[in-house]
Amino acid sequence: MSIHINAEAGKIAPTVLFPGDPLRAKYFAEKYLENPETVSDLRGMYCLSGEYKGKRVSFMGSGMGQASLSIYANELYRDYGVEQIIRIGSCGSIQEHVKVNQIILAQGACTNGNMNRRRFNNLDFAAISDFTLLSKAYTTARDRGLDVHVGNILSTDSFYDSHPEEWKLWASYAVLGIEMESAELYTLAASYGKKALSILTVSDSLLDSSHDILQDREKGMGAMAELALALA
Ligand SMILES: O=P(O)(O)O[C@H]1O[C@H](CO)[C@@H](O)[C@H]1O
Ligand SMILES: O=c1cc[nH]c(=O)[nH]1
Repeated sequence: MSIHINAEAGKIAPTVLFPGDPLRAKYFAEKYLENPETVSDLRGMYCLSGEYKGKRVSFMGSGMGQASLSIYANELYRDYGVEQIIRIGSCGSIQEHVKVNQIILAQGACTNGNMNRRRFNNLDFAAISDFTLLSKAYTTARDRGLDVHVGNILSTDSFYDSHPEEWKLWASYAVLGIEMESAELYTLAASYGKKALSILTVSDSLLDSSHDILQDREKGMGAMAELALALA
């Protein structure tokens, strides 16, 4: 057990699929895993472990924002010996060519948050994904005929931003979309010598306020989960 995870030692798989929403973790675990077992439920942040095509895999919620993800990712890498964390999240598009329900493989993650400024004494760190996971996700996605984009994203600290037009600055530097966790995940993976990748389904567009609808979200998120499972 760790401070925020009440799984017994050995109960969490080396690969963790990590959505923000703990109920999404539970839903996908029950949908895709054989013999899914709830191994942690502290604060309702479910972690379920089971088997997928003979490999042990866990699904766990990270909560929303870098501060929440950081607590769980630290404990997974450090206390549970997790080797790779694959975030399966949602994001908003900030590019015309990135459409709702398409998938972004986050090659790198910028941030407007303060955690890396503190960590690196105000210097800049380029938070990047693991190349082996990224390239395998890309080839698998292409083989499956999925609409996938690869590039930079922004991990913001504020869903309701006090600078509502600031996304245009990031967009002018080819950033594809906005979510709230990946920069911290990639930085922690680097610090522990482990692997991480964020796979994101586009749920909305900041350009035209388009949004996914429930049935399409189910399908889009399912394709993302199946892509992440292929990396396990
Ligand atoms: O769908 P998830 O994984 O929660 O990701 C996105 O959705 C939440 C905001 O609604 C933030 O956590 C953001 O990163
Ligand atoms: O953080 C997020 C997630 C989904 N959509 C957004 O616009 N922002």
